[in-house]
Amino acid sequence: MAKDERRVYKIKTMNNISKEGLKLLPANFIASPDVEDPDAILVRSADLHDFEFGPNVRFVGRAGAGVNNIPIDRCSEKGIVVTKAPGANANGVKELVLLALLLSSRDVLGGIDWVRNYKGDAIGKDVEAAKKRFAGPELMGKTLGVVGLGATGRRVAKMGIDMGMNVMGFDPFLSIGNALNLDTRVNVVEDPKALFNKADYITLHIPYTADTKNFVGAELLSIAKPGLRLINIARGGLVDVKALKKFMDAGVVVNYVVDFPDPETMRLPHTINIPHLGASTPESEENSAIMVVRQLVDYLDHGNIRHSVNFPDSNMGICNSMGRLTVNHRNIPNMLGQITKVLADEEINIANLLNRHRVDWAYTMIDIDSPVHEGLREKILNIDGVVRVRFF
Ligand SMILES: NC(=O)C1=CN([C@@H]2O[C@H](COP(=O)(O)OP(=O)(O)OC[C@H]3O[C@@H](n4cnc5c(N)ncnc54)[C@H](O)[C@@H]3O)[C@@H](O)[C@H]2O)C=CC1
Ligand SMILES: O=C(O)C(=O)COP(=O)(O)O
Repeated sequence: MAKDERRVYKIKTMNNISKEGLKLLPANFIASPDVEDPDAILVRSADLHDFEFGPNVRFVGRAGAGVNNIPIDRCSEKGIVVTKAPGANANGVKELVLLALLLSSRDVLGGIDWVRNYKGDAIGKDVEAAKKRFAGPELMGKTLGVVGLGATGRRVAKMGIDMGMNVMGFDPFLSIGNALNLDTRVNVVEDPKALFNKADYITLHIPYTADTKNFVGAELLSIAKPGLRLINIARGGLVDVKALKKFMDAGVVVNYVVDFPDPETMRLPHTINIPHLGASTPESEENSAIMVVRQLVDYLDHGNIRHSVNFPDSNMGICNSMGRLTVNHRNIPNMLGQITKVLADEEINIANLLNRHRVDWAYTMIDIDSPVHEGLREKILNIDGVVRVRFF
């Protein structure tokens, strides 16, 4: 049988992937930043847009939530499954949002700076005179607007409720799972303007895509409640910084806390730049790595897809037949007919079959009762729309 799986797999690790995840790799998986010609990639925030994927790469696992650093369309065209670790770092981000809300309210950073630079000899007395400069409002009783009620947003919303805040949320694509887990005290609105109009604090928890670029711009800021504090632990590009500066200068936005510093935000007044620390906790790093390593092993060993962002999630468990073949292909008519015809022509009996699609792409898993040979792979690969064939 022309099996091409269950050999030694080379896993290229980019960024710091937690050892707690890597130690779950079976012995035939070699993980290192330096492997040549990898079978799979584990990545966090490294930018893969200009990365050359070699012919053997079949899987990219993002040990985290945001996938804007990965060229998803290019991966799909090459039959590379891209997965992420939904919710694995959401608590870490939620806790940083709490800190951001507090830092945006109480000028603790300014106060600490003042102490650090103090040159006098009566600090105990002088703090009492200086501290009025660093005073700021409490969170309790204020209105918090949460944009995006996914894994992080819904946790942040609950935290706001627990802090005694009135919480409004906006998410037109809210999943059933997240809706069921959303605190019923969150006032979900259908228009972000309703939220900008009322909120004292707004925090963003949406993915950065072509559709969400500059989500916070002049249109929403022009109806914002004066005194707004804006928190962005999601992605820098969600906020139009030029528009933000205008509304800061006009006194509408009091301050901005962002986890993605760039040259523009570094020059912005009233801005706290955090060096992308949202998921930088041991717990988040471990959860993300463990989740994505499990996906990687299941995909390379069995062809099962979990938490993918380009191909459909598909799970046939462990193969109990003579063999399994998997086909990554376009979601176009008659693919299944053509694939099964190739098998029928070779008198190969199908024991079990799964065919799923997700937007433009589809995945077919077939357990078979007879051996396969290399010629069969070529025949299936020759079907228009097929981008990868694997034998197990
Ligand atoms: N600073 C950091 O270290 C981290 C940042 N992030 C960022 O936060 C984002 C969200 O993370 P999760 O909550 O884990 O993802 P998630 O996928 O669980 O939630 C995203 C939510 O945003 C909603 N959404 C999408 N487009 C929207 C729009 N235009 N308006 C309102 N809602 C919209 C979706 O329906 C979904 O419920 C990630 O994509 C990533 O960019 C996530 C983790 C760590
Ligand atoms: O999960 C995300 O989207 C993050 O931004 C976290 O990124 P990191 O894994 O800390 O490089």
